[in-house]
Amino acid sequence: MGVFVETRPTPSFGVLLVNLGTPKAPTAAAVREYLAEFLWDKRVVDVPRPLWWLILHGVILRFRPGRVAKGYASVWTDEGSPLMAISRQQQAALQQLLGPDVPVSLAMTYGEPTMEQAGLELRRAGVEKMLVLPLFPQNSSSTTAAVHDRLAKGLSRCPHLPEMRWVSHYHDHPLYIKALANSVREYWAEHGQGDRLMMSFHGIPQRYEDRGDPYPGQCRATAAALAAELELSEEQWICSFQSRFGREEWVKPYTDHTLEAWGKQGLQRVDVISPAFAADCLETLEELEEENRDNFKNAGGGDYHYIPCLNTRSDHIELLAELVRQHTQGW
Ligand SMILES: C=CC1=C(C)c2cc3[nH]c(cc4nc(cc5[nH]c(cc1n2)c(C)c5CCC(=O)O)C(CCC(=O)O)=C4C)c(C)c3C=C
Ligand SMILES: [Fe+2]
Ligand SMILES: [Fe+2]
Repeated sequence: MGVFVETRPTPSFGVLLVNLGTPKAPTAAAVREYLAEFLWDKRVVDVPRPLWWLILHGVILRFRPGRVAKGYASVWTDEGSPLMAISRQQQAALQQLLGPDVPVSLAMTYGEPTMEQAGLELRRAGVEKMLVLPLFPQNSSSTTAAVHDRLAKGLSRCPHLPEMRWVSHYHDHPLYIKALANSVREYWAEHGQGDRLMMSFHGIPQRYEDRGDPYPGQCRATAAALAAELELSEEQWICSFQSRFGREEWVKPYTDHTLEAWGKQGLQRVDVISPAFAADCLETLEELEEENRDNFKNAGGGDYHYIPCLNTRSDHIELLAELVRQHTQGW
């Protein structure tokens, strides 16, 4: 009589890393598919339906994908979209650090790998408890809460729901602030220090903050903590917001307007860092490295230096591992 013996020890828990998602290719068709899913999420755009369907499909998805695809093409790598390539590297590095007993999977809120695919991967590895770690240091309804909704939807057909815990934000975690400060100090050691440090965060509509989205407040707290860690005076740094979408007012000050004003004032050199992104992506490599550099220089500004995201820095992966340890105590 055959007896099934499980030889592999069942892991106690697994980690689900989640980032935003990105197009499959730098083409208008792939960008259209990506934006159609992303911008249809009510957590991202709350304009009432069916009006939003008409605007999205009648206007935005006709004209935006072609223009945005050019931006993606200018930053695309041999391993695909920078966001995807770096997220995969982060997953592998965290897996290496946590060891084989803690499986680490990667999901994207929009596109692939889906929550369902990543959940199945963890299930196949024997996971019964899952820590969800969205790679968004600051909590927003448009990112972190969207992960929550999408995960619930992705697991809606799962007959064996895992026990779950969440990292809701880490905007003020000492290791996050230290890693950011280390990256700035190392950059300065190699390239010298600029006159001002701009900490540019992805924005959200002002209306979202007014109704309670904690994101802008957490961005300001991150910026203040980083400035304190670097011992900068008030005149040496600013917290600003980039990547506006649509015509309504977004949280201020705006990154592009600020850089233009500084350019006009003849500022000699600015250093720019973007702490809301765990990985470099379109919004940093194209919008900050290219567009905003031009804004500053064309307005009369001097040198412009972009300091990369934390990406696969060892202190960043250590931070992620520490978040896992802190949130899985007792598991
Ligand atoms: C870091 C946190 C992010 C917040 C908060 C956020 C809010 C937010 N974004 C849009 C619209 C767009 N964002 C786009 C790209 C994009 N956004 C984030 C992160 C946050 N967004 C990332 C990491 C990326 C880059 C993705 C990549 O593939 O590299 C885009 C797509 C590009 C474009 O068409 O310009 C849009 C659109 C809104 C409306 C919003 C808050 C309500
Ligand atoms: Fe965005
Ligand atoms: Fe952008």
